[in-house]
Amino acid sequence: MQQRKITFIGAGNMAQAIVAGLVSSGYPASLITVCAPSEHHRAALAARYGVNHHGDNAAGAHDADVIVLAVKPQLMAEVCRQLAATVDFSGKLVLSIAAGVNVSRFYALLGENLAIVRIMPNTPSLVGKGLSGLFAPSGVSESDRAFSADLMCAVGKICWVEDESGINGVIAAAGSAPAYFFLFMDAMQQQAVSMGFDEPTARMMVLQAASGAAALAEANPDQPFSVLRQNVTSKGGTTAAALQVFEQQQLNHTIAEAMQAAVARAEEMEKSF
Ligand SMILES: NC(=O)C1=CN([C@@H]2O[C@H](COP(=O)(O)OP(=O)(O)OC[C@H]3O[C@@H](n4cnc5c(N)ncnc54)[C@H](OP(=O)(O)O)[C@@H]3O)[C@@H](O)[C@H]2O)C=CC1
Ligand SMILES: O=C(O)[C@@H]1CCC=N1
Repeated sequence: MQQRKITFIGAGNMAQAIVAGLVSSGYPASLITVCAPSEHHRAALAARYGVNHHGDNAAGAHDADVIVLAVKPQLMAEVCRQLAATVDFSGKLVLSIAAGVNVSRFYALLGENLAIVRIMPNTPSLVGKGLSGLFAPSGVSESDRAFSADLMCAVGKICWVEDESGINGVIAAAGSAPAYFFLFMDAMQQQAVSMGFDEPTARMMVLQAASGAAALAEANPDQPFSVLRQNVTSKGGTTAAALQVFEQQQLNHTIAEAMQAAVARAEEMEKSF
């Protein structure tokens, strides 16, 4: 991939996940800078991955080719205004990973000619298993699109969305989704402990079942999830008894409502931030 100087504004969970994935995929750490107010956070990240760090966003972004905006959505406007006061964005590519801040907002904050790509990643990027959705408005160059795609391919898989609203669908299906699985796994672990297992054994069982199920699905790309589920379900057996409870409790309906709530919240944030 092209090697450009990248500055992350924000050094939290998601920035760390991308930095870690990038560095372990061989991207030169010397080309990466992270900026955040807390010296403790950014210095820890710098020490761990060998990247540069800065407490002053504008100084850190000044000579970057690519600026990754990785602060919380509610801080984005203030951070952008401060950057715009001193940093010349012409010739720079801006990547925003924030939920609920749309491209038109960035044009208003940083200028209409901005080269910007919105990216919706998720935290498994930390271990190279991320999923990122990307949206580029018309006018973004092929070279900038390719760089954005290569960057996120270094930490997982990607998909492009044609319309910006597709980013909110990516949030519901992938960005927020690791939390849904952790919720499920946590509940299963708690129940296994209630059934008499110690916590490490309960965690191992649940984790191995989850990662094993994911690996099985990956190894059988032509088999729908529903068929893989049927393969576990003996007629009149234990799995059928468990699945019947999920069905009675309308788990599918709950999942649909939860994903719709994630989209609705993203849309609400677009109006607020
Ligand atoms: N977490 C996730 O799973 C995902 C998050 N996102 C998006 O990523 C973005 C960041 O989320 P996440 O990493 O979870 O958040 P965190 O709270 O973990 O990190 C936020 C970072 O922003 C830094 N920060 C705060 N104020 C400033 C400032 N004025 N200038 C520079 N940096 C600042 C914080 O600094 P300090 O370290 O000093 O506190 C911290 O490092 C959000 O917009 C979110 O929507 C997108 C997809 C998935
Ligand atoms: O919860 C959030 O708003 C962010 C976006 C997707 C995952 N975390």
